[in-house]
Amino acid sequence: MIRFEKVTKAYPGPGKPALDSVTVEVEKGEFVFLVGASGSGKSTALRLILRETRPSDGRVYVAGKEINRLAGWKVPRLRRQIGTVFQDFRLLNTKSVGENVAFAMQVTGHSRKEIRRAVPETLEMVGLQGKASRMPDELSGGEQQRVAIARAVVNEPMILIADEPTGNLDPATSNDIMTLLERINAETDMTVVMATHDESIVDRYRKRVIELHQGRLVRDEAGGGYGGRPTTTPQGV
Ligand SMILES: Nc1ncnc2c1ncn2[C@@H]1O[C@H](COP(=O)(O)OP(=O)(O)OP(=O)(O)O)[C@@H](O)[C@H]1O
Repeated sequence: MIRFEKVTKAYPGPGKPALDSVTVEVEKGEFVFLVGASGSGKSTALRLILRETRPSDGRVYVAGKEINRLAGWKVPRLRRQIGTVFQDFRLLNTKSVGENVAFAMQVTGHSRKEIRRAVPETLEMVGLQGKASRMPDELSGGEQQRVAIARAVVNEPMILIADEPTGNLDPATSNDIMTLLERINAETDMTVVMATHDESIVDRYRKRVIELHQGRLVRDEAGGGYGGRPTTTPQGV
C-alpha cells in the first residue's frame, strides 16, 4: 500500500538529509507506529506519502503509484485516498461537528443524500451520536479528536495517517482514541500509519514499529515496544 525505495529527502541548506535512503513497505490493512526523536524525519515521511513534498532521491509508491511521477491534477485524487489526523485536531471552529464531517464530503463532490446518510453513521461509529449540532469549542479534546477522525474516515480512504493523534490528550483519553483507531483498522482494513512519541501507547498496543534516527531507518519490528533494540542492519539490507 505504501512503499519507500531508497528514499532520501534533503531540504535546502546545510545539514543531514531529513530522510536518508529509507526502504520500507507497509501492506494494506497494517497498523504501524512510526517512532523516533524529534527531527528524526517522521513528519517528512508522512508528507512524502501525501505528496506535500517530493523525494530528492528514491521512489515513493502509494497504492501502486509512484507519487513523484503523478501528474499534478491527479494529486487531489491521491489525497482523497488518504485521511489525516493531527495532534491539534484542525477542526473548522465556525462549523458544527456535523458540518465539519459533511464538509469533507462536500469538497469531494458527494451528493446531499449521501452526506445525510454518511455523517450520522460516521459520528455514531466514533461515539459522537447526538453531538452533530455542537460546536467544536463545546467539546473536550478527546471529543474533538473523534470529530477529526470522523472527518478523516468519512470518505472511506485506503490509508489513515495520524501524526501524534494523542499528543494533546491525557492518558485515559489517549487510550480511548487508540481503541477507536484500532477498531477502524480492524473493521475497515484501512491501513493506519501513526507517528508518535507516546511510549506508553507504543508499549501497550504492540503494533509493528518503524523507528527513524537522524533520517535513517534503524528498526522495523513486529509487535515491538517503544524502546526495542535497533536492528544491526539498517534498512534490512
Ligand atoms: N521544510 C523544511 N525545511 C528545511 N528543513 C526541514 C523542513 N522540514 C523539516 N526539516 C528538517 O528535517 C529534519 C526532520 O524533520 P521532521 O519534521 O521530518 O522530523 P520529525 O521526526 O517529524 O520531528 P517532530 O517529532 O519534532 O515532528 C529536521 O532536521 C528538520 O529540521
